[in-house]
Amino acid sequence: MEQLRQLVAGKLSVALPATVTFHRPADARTSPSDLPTLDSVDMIKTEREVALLVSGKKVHPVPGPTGGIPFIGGYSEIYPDFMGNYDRLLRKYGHMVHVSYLGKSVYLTDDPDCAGVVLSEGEFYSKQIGENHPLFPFKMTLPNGLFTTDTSNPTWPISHKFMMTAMGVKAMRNYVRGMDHTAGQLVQRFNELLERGQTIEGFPWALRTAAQTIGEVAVGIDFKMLDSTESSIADIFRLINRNLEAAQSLFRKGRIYRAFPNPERREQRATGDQMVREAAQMERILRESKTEDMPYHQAAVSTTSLLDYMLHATDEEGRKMDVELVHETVITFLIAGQVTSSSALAWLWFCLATFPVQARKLYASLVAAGLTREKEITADELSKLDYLDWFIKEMQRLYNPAFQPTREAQKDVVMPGGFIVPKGSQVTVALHSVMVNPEHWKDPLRFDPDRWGTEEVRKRHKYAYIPFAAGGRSCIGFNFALQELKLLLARTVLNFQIENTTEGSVIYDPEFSLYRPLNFTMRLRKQTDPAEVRMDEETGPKKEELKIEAPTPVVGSKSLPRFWAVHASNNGTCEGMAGDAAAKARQLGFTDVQVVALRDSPLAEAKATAAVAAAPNFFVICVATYNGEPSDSALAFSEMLDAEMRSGNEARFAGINFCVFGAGNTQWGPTFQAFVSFFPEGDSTIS
Ligand code: HEM
Ligand SMILES: Cc1cc2nc3c(=O)[nH]c(=O)nc-3n(C[C@H](O)[C@H](O)[C@H](O)COP(=O)(O)O)c2cc1C
Repeated sequence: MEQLRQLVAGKLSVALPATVTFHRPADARTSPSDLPTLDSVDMIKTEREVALLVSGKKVHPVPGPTGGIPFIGGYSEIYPDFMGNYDRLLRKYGHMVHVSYLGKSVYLTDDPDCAGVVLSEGEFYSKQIGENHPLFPFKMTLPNGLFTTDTSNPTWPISHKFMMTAMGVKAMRNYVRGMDHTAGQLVQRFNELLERGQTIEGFPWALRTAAQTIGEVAVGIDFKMLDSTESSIADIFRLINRNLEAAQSLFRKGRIYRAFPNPERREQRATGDQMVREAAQMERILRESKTEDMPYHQAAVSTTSLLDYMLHATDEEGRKMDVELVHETVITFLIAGQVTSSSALAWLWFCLATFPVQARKLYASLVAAGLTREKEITADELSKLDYLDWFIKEMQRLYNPAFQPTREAQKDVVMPGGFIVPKGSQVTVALHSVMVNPEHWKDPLRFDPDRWGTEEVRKRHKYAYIPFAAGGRSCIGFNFALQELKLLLARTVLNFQIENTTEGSVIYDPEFSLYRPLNFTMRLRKQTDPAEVRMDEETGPKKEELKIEAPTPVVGSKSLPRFWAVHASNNGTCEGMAGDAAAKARQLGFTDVQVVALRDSPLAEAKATAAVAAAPNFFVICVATYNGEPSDSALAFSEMLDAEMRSGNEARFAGINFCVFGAGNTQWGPTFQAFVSFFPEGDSTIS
C-alpha cells in the first residue's frame, strides 16, 4: 500500500503521500466520509474505478473571500491589520485561504503539515521572489543577497555554504563576550535613565542595541550607539531603515505604481547605492587586516568579524566569495541582524512588563543558576538556562517578528487537506497563526513558558513552532539571535523590573514587513536584591495568574482620529450596522473606536460635543426612520436638534466630522430614510 500511495501521489502531484486514501466510488452526493475505504491492494484490484481522497477530503480549490470592489478586491481583507486578518481568514475558511487584491493573488496557511510542504525547498515549492512576493522590493536593492535572492540564483548556494559555517554554534561562542559587553553598556544607560525617572521608548532603544551588536559582529566596528543616552543611530543603519521603509511602501502600493517613476523608488536607489558604497569602504579597510586566508571551518572560529571571515575564508576548492557578493552579504547581515533582533528585544521587554509573575520566576531561575549583575555570562551558562530559553520561545510563539515567509509553487500541487494550489502561486506561511493554531496548542494565547517543559509540547508537530521558518531557506542567524536575546534578557532581568507606561493599547506597525511594537514605552525599577529571591513553588505563576491571555496588539496608526460608531435603533438593525462599522474601522487601523447609542453619545450634550470636537474625531451615525419620524430611541436627540436649529446654534457641531447612514425601507416611498435629512449639513457630509 505504501508503494502504491507513493506512486499515485507522485503521478497526481500530491505533496504528502500519507494523505492519500483509496475508496469505492459512489454517486456525487455521497459525502467523502461515507465512501467505503479500500485498504489493501487486493481490495483495490477488484475495483473497476477507485476514488481517491486526500486527508479524507475531495480535492478542491483553496477557498477565500470573493467579490469586493473590482480590482481592489480583497485588499481590505488583508490590510492594514495583516496579523489579525491572517488569523481571522484562516479561522473562517479553514487551513488554507486564497485572497486576491490589486492584481495579486495570495495563499495563506496556518497548518503545520502545509507549512512543512511549503517550506521544504524542492519539487513543489521554492523561494522564488517574483513580483507578488513580499520581498520583491527588497530584492530590487539586493538581487544577490542571501535573504532576498531566488534559490535558483547560482550565488545562493555559495553564500549559503560560507555563511552557514560562520553562523554555527561554535562560531557564535566567539561573540559572547562582545555581546555581553553591549548588554553591559545598555544596563549602564538604563540605570542613568532610571535615576532620572525617565520613561523609555522600547523600540528605538532595542534598535540601537541590536544595531550595535550586529555592527560589531558583522564588520568589527564599534558604532558607539550605546556610549551615552544621547548617542544616535549610526548613519549606515539610518540608510538601511530608510531603504527598508521605501521598499515596504513599494510593496504595499503594488506593481502598477512601481512601474511608474515614484519617490520611493528614487529613495530606494539612492539609499541602496550609498549602502553598497559604505560596504565597499569597510571591505577595503578590512582587506588590509593581518588575517591570512584559511579554510572556512577554521576561519569561522578565528576571524574577527563576519566581514573578515568573508574576505579570508576559502572553500574545499580553495575558492573565495566574490567581492560583489561580499558587499551584498555584509549588507544583508547588517539588515537581517538588526531589524529582527530589535523587534524581538522590544517584545521581550513588553513581555516582562505584561507578565510580572513569569518575569519574577525568570529572575529567580537566573539567581539560582549563580548569575550575578557583575560577573560575565558565558556561553555554557546560557545554554543551561531552561526558563530563559522558554521565556524567549513563548515570546516568539506569540509575538515573533517574522510573520510571512513565502514560497512559490513549482507545479500544480495537492496540499494536505485536499487543497489544490496552482503552479506559480505564492504561498505564505502565516507564522503567528501556525504558532497559535488551537489544534496544536492548548490555550494558545496564554503566555506560559512552563509549557515548554511538558511532554505534550516536546512531542508537538515538527512544524507547529517555526519562528525561524524551516527548510533550506530558513533563518541562518538563529544561533546568533538566540544567544543575543538570551544575554540581553538575562542582563535586563538581573538589573530591572519593567512597567508598561504605554498610553492605550500597544499597537504594531502595519507599515513594516516585521511585527514590532511601535509605541511601547516603559519605566524601570531596580531589581530586588538577589538574596531576597527564592526559587520555590511560590515563585512560579499560579493557575489563575496564567489565565490571563496575552494581549494582542492592535494594528494602528496614532494619526487616525477617534472613531465613533453611533446608532439610533428601535429593532437592532442600526445597532448592528454601527457594530460592523466599528469592526471595519479597527480593521482599517483606527485604534480608538467607540460604539454608542445616539442618545448617550457626546453629540447629545453640548459640553460633551465641544470636548470631542477639540480633538480629531469621526462619527458614523446609523439611524432608522419610522413613519417619516425618528425612531423612539432618537426622539430626544431629534427634539434637541430642532431646538438648536431654531435658535441658530448649528455652530455647536463645528469640528465634528460625521456621515449618516440611513436604514429604511423603500416601501415608505415619500419618507424613505427621512430622518437622515434631520441632520445639519454645514461643512459636513451627509450620505
Ligand atoms: C528573532 C530574530 C530572528 C527571526 C525571528 C528571524 C527569522 C527569519 C525567517 C523567518 C527567515 C526566513 C525568511 C523567508 O523565508 O523569507 C530568516 C532568514 C534569514 N535570516 Fe533570520 N531571523 C532572526 C534573526 C536573524 C539574525 C540575527 C540574522 C543575522 C545575523 C539573520 C539572518 C538571516 C538570513 C541571512 C536569512 C536568509 C537565509 C536564506 O535565505 O538562505 N536572522 N530569518
Ligand atoms: C412601523 C414601521 C414604519 C417604518 N417607516 C419607515 C419610513 O417612514 N421610512 C423608511 O425609510 N423606513 C421605514 N421603516 C423601515 C425601517 O426604518 C427599517 O426596517 C430599519 O431597518 C429599522 O431599523 P432598526 O432595526 O435599527 O430600528 C419602517 C418600519 C416599520 C416597522
